[in-house]
Amino acid sequence: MNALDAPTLLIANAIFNGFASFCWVLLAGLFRIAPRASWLMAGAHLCCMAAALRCEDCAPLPIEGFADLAALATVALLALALRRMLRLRQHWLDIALIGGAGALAVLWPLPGRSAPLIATSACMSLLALRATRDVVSGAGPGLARPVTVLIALPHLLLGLATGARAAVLLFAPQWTGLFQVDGAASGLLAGLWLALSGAIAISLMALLLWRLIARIQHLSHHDSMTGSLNRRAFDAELRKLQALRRRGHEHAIVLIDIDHFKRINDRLGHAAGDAALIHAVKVLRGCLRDLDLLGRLGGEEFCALLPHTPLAPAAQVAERMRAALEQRPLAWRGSETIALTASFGVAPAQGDDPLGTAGLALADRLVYRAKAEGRNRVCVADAAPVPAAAAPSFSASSSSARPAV
Ligand SMILES: Nc1nc2c(ncn2[C@@H]2O[C@H](COP(=O)(O)OP(=O)(O)OP(=O)(O)O)[C@@H](O)[C@H]2O)c(=O)[nH]1
Repeated sequence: MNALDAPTLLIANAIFNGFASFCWVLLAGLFRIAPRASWLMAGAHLCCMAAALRCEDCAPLPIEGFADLAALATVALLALALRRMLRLRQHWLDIALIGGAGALAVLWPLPGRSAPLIATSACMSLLALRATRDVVSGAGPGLARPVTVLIALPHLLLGLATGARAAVLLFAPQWTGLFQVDGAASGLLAGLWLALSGAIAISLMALLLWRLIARIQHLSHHDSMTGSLNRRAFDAELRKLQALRRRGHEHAIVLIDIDHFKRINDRLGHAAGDAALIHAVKVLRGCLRDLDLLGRLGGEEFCALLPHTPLAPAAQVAERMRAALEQRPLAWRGSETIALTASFGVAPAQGDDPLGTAGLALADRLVYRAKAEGRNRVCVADAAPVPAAAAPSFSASSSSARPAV
């Protein structure tokens, strides 16, 4: 048996796809990683394995055109899995219609020996090209360009190869030796099929890996309940802004503490408290620019970092947040309304404060003052920077706080 003859390549393809299917089953069933997409991928590789076992030496064919049907199912399942992995909202209807049309051509054969083959090849080409378009248009800015190319390229090649196969069968049937020899696959087709299934398997694994890494990174930087930055990520961002300050970039710190939050927990339960925190973050986030950062410092205390923002505009942003929170109570379980207000402390970035702790301490004192003055208000520091050493006590601070705006 020649190592590069069609039956050998088809057996290699079947073994590879069987193994790939097993790996996706493990991911879906055991590790619950992207389960729906993984099940679809397991199915796609299984169909690919069935298509590869078409060679008469390997297994008897259950129905005429079984291999083409299995190959078509492979590409349709791949396209569906890809949409799931890319989290595209597009429906599966177009894939079902194209796949169904191809399957019909096999099960209810068109006249002519090669007509079903042409139809299934054309449908596979269409599905693979749509998958390529899905990758290019649906990847979005979140997907790194090399990853996009890595995923799109094998699908594009599959679309072109199956399209070329349909065209050759249609316009130059005398060339069918390129794809078929005496009704069995040629070495070229078998080799191409093996290379493409390998490339597609690698590209989808790469996509899954990339998504996992992105998810882990997100989880390590964000508070899992509210989606705002967690304390560690917030501190890192604050340090970065403090470093930029030395190069002349101003930023402001707005510390936010929800008022009487304990009462919500006590009156309506912890779940209501959690919902109130999620709602508050949504409202606060809506008042900020894309480049502003919102972090959860702990419990019901949040902090907004406003890059390139002097104190006066920062005070206006804080007032906007305060008013938005007051005006948008949370509807809770139909009958209840949870009114939310917060106290705000607005401080400029401090000099000689690489960690940003002096700025935070000043904002914290301003929040205490807002609480002491009756809550649901904004207290703003004096524009004059406060020396870090002067920070600890509110009364000793050189920054006078005042209700703002
Ligand atoms: N539901 C819920 N409650 C939390 C969470 N984190 C902290 N809390 C509660 O938040 C409450 C904070 O209470 P306090 O520090 O007394 O503050 P407060 O009731 O908002 O009062 P003031 O800040 O003085 O207006 C505590 O009861 C905490 O248990 C959380 O993630 N979910």
